Amino acid sequence: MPKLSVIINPIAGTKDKSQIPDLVRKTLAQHWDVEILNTQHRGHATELAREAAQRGVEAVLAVGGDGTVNETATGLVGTDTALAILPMGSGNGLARHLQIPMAQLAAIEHLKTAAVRTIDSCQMNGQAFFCTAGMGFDAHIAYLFAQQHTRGLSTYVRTTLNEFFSYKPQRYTLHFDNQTQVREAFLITFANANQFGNNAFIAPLADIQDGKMDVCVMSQFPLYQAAGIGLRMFAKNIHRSNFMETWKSGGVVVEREQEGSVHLDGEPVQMGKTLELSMKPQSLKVLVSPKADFV
Ligand SMILES: Nc1ncnc2c1ncn2[C@@H]1O[C@H](COP(=O)(O)OP(=O)(O)OP(=O)(O)O)[C@@H](O)[C@H]1O
Repeated sequence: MPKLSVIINPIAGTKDKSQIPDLVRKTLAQHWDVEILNTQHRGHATELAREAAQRGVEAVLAVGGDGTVNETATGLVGTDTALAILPMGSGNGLARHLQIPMAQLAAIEHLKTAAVRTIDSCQMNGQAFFCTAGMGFDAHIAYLFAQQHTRGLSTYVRTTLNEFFSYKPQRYTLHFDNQTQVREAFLITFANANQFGNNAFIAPLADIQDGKMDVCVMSQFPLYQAAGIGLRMFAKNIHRSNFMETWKSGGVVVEREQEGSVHLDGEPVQMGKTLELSMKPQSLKVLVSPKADFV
């Protein structure tokens, strides 16, 4: 029987996880030889996933949000061990892109019949991301969100609304594919997957298997346009907005005026003024439904 390492981040999301080990073992008893591992600290999921891959474990199930998925996948890039996801975060962007069920039991049950596919991964200054990374307003929010005592969607929405009014766009110089673009941007997103999470599609045309990232530059917009921009993201047509420009590229160098926050899969990280974005095409195996029709 193939082996499945389950890596649980006990602090991710807002839902109770105490029943998960029993539920996974019981549901998958006929299909997977299950071991349960709990993270003890930030970055631990990468160590646990890397060790599991070295032991030849067939798949690792990340239980948590996009941060846990990022850390787990970082340990699996370039190995034969596949990433599976039990989404327990507030956004679950990569899981949604990969059409993994959001309901707990359904996400576990689908591992009975899941198929292995291979997706791209990306890096910013050598640190891996799999869904989206970026700078500007969303990175600023990710930084502030990490300082909050409460998590979940309502905290995220409250933080976003509070900050919108005072945020000042920065000037960025982007070098890619023999061109240079200079923009005053509200945010810049580098999208491997098509969404931030919560079905907010920042890059509706992103293809996670094409060896390219979508470079999405959103300019500052007046307040009365905010609802329209939000609706466009949920309607998958933000790329047609006058406030958005999108390119596809295999690698970008960004120069910005100030060092500070960026985000990698929603996790805030502090970086310098120069940011190098690169791709590792077809570098991560994932377990998804055989019927999944993501691109
Ligand atoms: N045992 C632990 N104690 C404290 N922090 C941990 C532990 N294990 C992992 N972490 C950290 O928890 C952070 C949050 O994880 P994750 O992103 O999965 O959950 P979330 O923030 O609730 O979900 P979302 O990203 O969807 O909002 C990650 O940065 C990870 O490094």
